Amino acid sequence: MTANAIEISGLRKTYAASKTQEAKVALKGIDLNIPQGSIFGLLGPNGAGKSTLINILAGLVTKSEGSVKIWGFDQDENPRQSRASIGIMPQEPNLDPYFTPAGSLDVQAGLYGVPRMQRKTAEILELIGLSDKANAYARSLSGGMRRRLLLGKALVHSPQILVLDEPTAGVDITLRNQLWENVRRLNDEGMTIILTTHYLEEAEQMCDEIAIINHGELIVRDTTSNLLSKLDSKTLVITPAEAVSRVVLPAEISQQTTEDGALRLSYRPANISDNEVLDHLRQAGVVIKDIQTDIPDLEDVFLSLTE
Ligand SMILES: Nc1ncnc2c1ncn2[C@@H]1O[C@H](COP(=O)(O)OP(=O)(O)OP(=O)(O)O)[C@@H](O)[C@H]1O
Repeated sequence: MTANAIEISGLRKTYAASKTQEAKVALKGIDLNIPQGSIFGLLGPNGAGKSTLINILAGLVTKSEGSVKIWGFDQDENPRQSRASIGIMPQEPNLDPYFTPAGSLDVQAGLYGVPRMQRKTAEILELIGLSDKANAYARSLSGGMRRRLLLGKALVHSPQILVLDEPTAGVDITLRNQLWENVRRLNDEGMTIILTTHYLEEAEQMCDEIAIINHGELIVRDTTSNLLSKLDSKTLVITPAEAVSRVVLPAEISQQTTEDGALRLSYRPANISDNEVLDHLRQAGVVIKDIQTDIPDLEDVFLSLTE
């Protein structure tokens, strides 16, 4: 059995009421284990509770109930070791504009008590492609460079677990690819990666396993491939040889005509086979010129579970 990088049980968080806001239950009892060595996606609609969960892991938000173990260390019993095991790349750049990249990494390493001899400033600058900017002020860095520096800061204490909170929001395609290359490299070297993203295509490509949170509850947790196969729905896109309007088909096949005259036929493969669908179509007198299959992606799974 694989050991777990993170073990969360019965995790609840209620934000206290303020003058302007009622108390808010952000996490309603989450049980979640994240295996060592995985690239794990934490997904959910806006306000689902992802940031709250990540901030609890980071030690930035205090949980209300439950237990959190990071690399085997209970957050309450061994706060230092649990904090040392995890590095967080936050959503918002929190860089001091008066520090250079090398300086920022050094200060961060100091905060984590990494002895000077063991600091890997040059190695990290190389990894994040900022060696030539080592001594430039952070305020002179581009948005993309600042993001990379945030990744670097998360790595100074050589954590076993790296958490990336929306790492590619508003980031161009080149930088995104570079970031994913870095993440894959770190994962190949054994680092466990946890990420939140709004780009479901990205999660589908990157993550071995995925958990979806909605309204503070864990609604599903599975391997990406199992999640994709669970959605029992398929769509055939048929281009007819001659234009057709509505075709008479059994009720279990839903149909839609697209602007360019193609027929989109959706059905549950468990109820009816592809061949049967095509037979019905031929019986209705449709001559088929071209067929394409539209297989569900993570976005479909996500929408079916959260809407
Ligand atoms: N400091 C806070 N005080 C009060 N309520 C908060 C606080 N932080 C978050 N919340 C509320 O808790 C709920 C969960 O928020 P959270 O930021 O964890 O969601 P999220 O899944 O990260 O959303 P997003 O994808 O938009 O970042 C929301 O209803 C939010 O308004």
